[in-house]
Amino acid sequence: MRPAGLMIGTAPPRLREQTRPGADTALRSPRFLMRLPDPADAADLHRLVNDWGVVRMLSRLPFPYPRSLTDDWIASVGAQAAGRTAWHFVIIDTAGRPTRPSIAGGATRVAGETLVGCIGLQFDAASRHATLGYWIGRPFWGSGIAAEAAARVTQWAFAHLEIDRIGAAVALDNPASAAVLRRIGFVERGTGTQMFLARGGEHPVTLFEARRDTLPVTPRTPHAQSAKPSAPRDETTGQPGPAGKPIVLVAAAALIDADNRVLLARRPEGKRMAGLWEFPGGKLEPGETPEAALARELREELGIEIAQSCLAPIGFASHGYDDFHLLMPLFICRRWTGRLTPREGQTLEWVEGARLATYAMPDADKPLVPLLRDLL
Ligand SMILES: Nc1nc2c([nH]c(=O)n2[C@H]2C[C@H](O)[C@@H](COP(=O)(O)OP(=O)(O)OP(=O)(O)O)O2)c(=O)[nH]1
Repeated sequence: MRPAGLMIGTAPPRLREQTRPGADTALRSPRFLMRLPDPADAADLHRLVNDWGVVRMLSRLPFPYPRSLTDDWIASVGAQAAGRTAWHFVIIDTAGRPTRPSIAGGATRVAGETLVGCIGLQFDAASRHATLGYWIGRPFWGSGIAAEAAARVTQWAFAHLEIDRIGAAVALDNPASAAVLRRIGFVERGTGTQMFLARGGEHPVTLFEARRDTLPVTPRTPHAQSAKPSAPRDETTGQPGPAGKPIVLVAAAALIDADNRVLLARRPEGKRMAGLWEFPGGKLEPGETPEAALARELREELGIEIAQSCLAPIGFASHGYDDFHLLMPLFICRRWTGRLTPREGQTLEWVEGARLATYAMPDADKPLVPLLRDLL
């Protein structure tokens, strides 16, 4: 008989859906709130966008821009977000006010809040690609709004959408926008042409692209801010690694449930490699064994207790990242107590062995996937 409180490979159902982006997504940056537009935004939106200086840089908008198109556009964005094909946000300067919980999903603005522009992301799940676009109203040019908003949306997208790249196209005569993209970690990938409706034809554009490893890491969540230092710690081995890189020891667990599925955790926004799926675990503290480190990490990250005797080593990763060399034993574990709880803002998902290869994982983990698939 199973002792009370002992859970063998069980987990709350539908873990992943808890953080799935949809029509209620709203994002906060230090100065701005980005949320789906509301009909009450229409007058401000129309006034700001119906400006030759703005429209001439946007590919699909006519000039003059009729008010009716603004209303149609606002009416359409909710369905696109719910269908996960695009998120279009208005950028609201909240004058330092904290986000009100009710604002997600379209609350109207309060006095002192100013609509300053728009930012949007088209998402193509099949090609694992997204496209970024934005505009800022003329009265607000030159105050760093686009960089702050675009950096936030880009970070969010890599952490929450199944994408490997985000592209952006900037008209050749729009150096300010190109500078914004370079500043936040986009790199130039060439040139092309694009239709600019308001200008009545094709015009040259510079093509930009961001990948996870081109972006700076900006801690976001309270968990990420209080997380252990991201610089690798020498004390894990006391030895310099290859090419002077420290060797970092990390212990990781393949937790297996009663249906023979393995638990993957999605690295949360604000961490390096955000959005990639990994095995729960973490760095060894000085003097710790891998088993003890794993027991501690699983308690801290997932709220579960494991007995070290229930850990069986099944393989290891040895991988050179740019700034450290990772050495990571992987232990299989089928028994734990307590209820799995994502305590660090991570998304959790139970994955069948045959589907593991469809999850984007850190480079170090890739050799472990066939190993685990064959074992399950
Ligand atoms: N737990 C875990 N970490 C992994 C895996 N694959 C992989 O490259 N890593 C890397 C990511 C981190 O750089 C490091 C684990 O560090 P950590 O869990 O203690 O700390 P962290 O996420 O805050 O990472 P970091 O930002 O400090 O580098 O190992 C994996 O499957 N599981």
